[in-house]
Parts: sequence; C-alpha cells; structure tokens
Amino acid sequence: MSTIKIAIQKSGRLNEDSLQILKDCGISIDNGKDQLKASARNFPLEVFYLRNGDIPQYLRDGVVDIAIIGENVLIEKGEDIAIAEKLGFSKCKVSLAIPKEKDYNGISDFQGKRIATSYPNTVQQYLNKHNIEADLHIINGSVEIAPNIGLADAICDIVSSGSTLFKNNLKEVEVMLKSEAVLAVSPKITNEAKETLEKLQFRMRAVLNGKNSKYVLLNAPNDKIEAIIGILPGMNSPTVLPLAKEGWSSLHSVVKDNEFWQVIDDLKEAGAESILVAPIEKMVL
Ligand SMILES: Nc1ncnc2c1ncn2[C@@H]1O[C@H](COP(=O)(O)OP(=O)(O)OP(=O)(O)O)[C@@H](O)[C@H]1O
Ligand SMILES: O=P(O)(O)OC[C@H]1O[C@H](OP(=O)(O)OP(=O)(O)O)[C@H](O)[C@@H]1O
Ligand SMILES: [Mg+2]
Repeated sequence: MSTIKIAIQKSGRLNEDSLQILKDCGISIDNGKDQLKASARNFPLEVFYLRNGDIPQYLRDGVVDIAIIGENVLIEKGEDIAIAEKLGFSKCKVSLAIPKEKDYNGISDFQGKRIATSYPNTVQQYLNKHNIEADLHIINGSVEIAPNIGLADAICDIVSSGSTLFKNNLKEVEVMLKSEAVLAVSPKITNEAKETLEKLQFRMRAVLNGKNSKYVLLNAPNDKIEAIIGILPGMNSPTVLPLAKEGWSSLHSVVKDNEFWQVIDDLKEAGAESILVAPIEKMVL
C-alpha cells in the first residue's frame, strides 16, 4: 500500500479528537512532543501537525493527501476541496451576532454596518446573496469583544454553546452555516494514495457507525417476540435465542442513538424485560 500524508491541527480544539479517531482505527502514531511530522507504526500513514488555516492550501498544493479539518474552514478557504467523510465531532455554527439590547428586524439591518470576523469570505458570500453591503473588519481571534470596544456593530464567528456570546452581551441573529470536523481530500491525490485512503475510510466508518449505535439485549415471552421484532430496527434481523426459562427468549439487536429512547419506550410497552444496553466499539456494515 502506498503511504498517505494526513494533516491534522497542531494544537487546538481538533487536535485531540483527530488523534483519537486515528487511534480508534487501530493506528499507532509515534507522537513525540514538538514533533511536526510523525509516522504511523502499523499503517502507511504520515501525520503532519499544521495550523488549521494553512491546511486548505496544503491540500490544494498536494503537500498532504488528506486532512482532518473543520468544515467551516473549507467553506471559508477551500470550496474546491472535497469532503470524504463527516466525522461527527467539533460541531459548531458560524453565525452573525449583534448587541443584546439592539432590535433585530432581519438581514437588511446589516446594510452599511461594520462586522468584525475571522471568516470574511463566508460573510461576504452570505451578504452578497442577500444584496447587503457591509464593512468587514478582519480579526483573528477574540472576535466577540469587537462591539464592546467600539470596533464593530456586529460580529460573525463560531458559536457552539453560546456562552462566549452571552458573556459579551451579544445575541445570535443569523446562522450562516453548520459545521463539524471532516476528512478532506486533496484534489491532487494519486490513485495509489486513494487505495490507502479507502482502507482508512473503511476503518473510520466502522468506528463512526459504532459510536452512533448501541447494542441492546432483552428478554421477552415468546408470544411477544413478533411485536418486539417490529420495533427493533437492527442492522439485519435480530438474534433470537431461547432462555432456560420455559416460553421465554433473549433478543439481541443494534439501535441507533438518535432513536434510542423512543425504541426503549416502545420495547417496554411491547413486553420486553431486563433490557441491557452496551456500547459498540466498531460496526462493519
Ligand atoms: N467553541 C467551539 N465548539 C466546537 N467547535 C469549535 C469551536 N470553536 C472552534 N471549533 C471548530 O474547531 C476548529 C478549530 O478551532 P480552534 O479554535 O482550535 O482553531 P483556530 O483558532 O480556528 O485555528 P489555529 O489552528 O490556526 O489556531 C474550528 O475551525 C471549528 O471547526
Ligand atoms: O459558543 P461557545 O461555546 O462559547 O464557543 C464559541 C467560541 O469558541 C471559539 O473560540 P476559541 O475558544 O477557540 O478562541 P479563539 O477565538 O482564540 O479561536 C469561537 O471563536 C468562539 O469565540
Ligand atoms: Mg478558535
């Protein structure tokens, strides 16, 4: 297999989860402190630790084949770069916010206003779409402070819990996009590197599918099995095994996280007992 080069954030919010997903894929990386490049011991992978904002250009130039990066950064700086996989962590929004005490009547309120942001392309595109002209002030961090120090009338930045907005007396008025960490692919990736990428993606999907599901075991009287099977979505048909107790069976199945509590309520209603729930480490579909 040909070796592929992956960029991950050197330090910051994506660094730990990016290394964790590689680890969950069974890939061990010699991770010396202050090393900017490392090799995997048991998979043909070279890891480059880079600044987030530089990663789209490295992908474009083919310096790295793939990267783990926030979708928001690709929207800002790399719309030409393809996404191979959504990775489910670092979920956030990129939003417009204004001082809490100001009224808001719609996007036309931004006409002629000063907006501080680290995402000028994203804001400009959004404003263009709505035929609004505003004055953008580009700053690299602590954007939420701008209205309080008289630098801007509004801001555009990342919102997650909303606590930074709250602490700075701001309110979110427009959600421009939703983002999560993704696996991005260089347009210059070679066919040989693509084969290795497919192997990596196969492992990543198994990890992500496992994370999003639970293994459910339950007991039920045999006359309730049909109703219970109707409730269990499962990968395939559920496993049904006889219990030592006459007339009873044990059923095993997989339930997705987003429907989990509804399914559990329905199972109880249908006569399921002793329901056990276990995490799934990997799930190969
Ligand atoms: N509060 C947050 N909650 C969830 N995800 C976030 C949050 N802030 C940022 N992110 C996501 O994590 C990514 C990295 O954010 P982080 O603040 O670590 O880096 P940065 O300041 O954008 O870049 P650099 O690597 O240049 O320091 C962002 O691009 C975004 O996708
Ligand atoms: O809605 P919240 O949960 O409060 O998160 C949003 C904040 O998190 C990020 O800042 P970060 O801490 O990364 O600092 P930075 O501005 O230096 O990037 C982002 O730029 C917002 O300021
Ligand atoms: Mg940040």
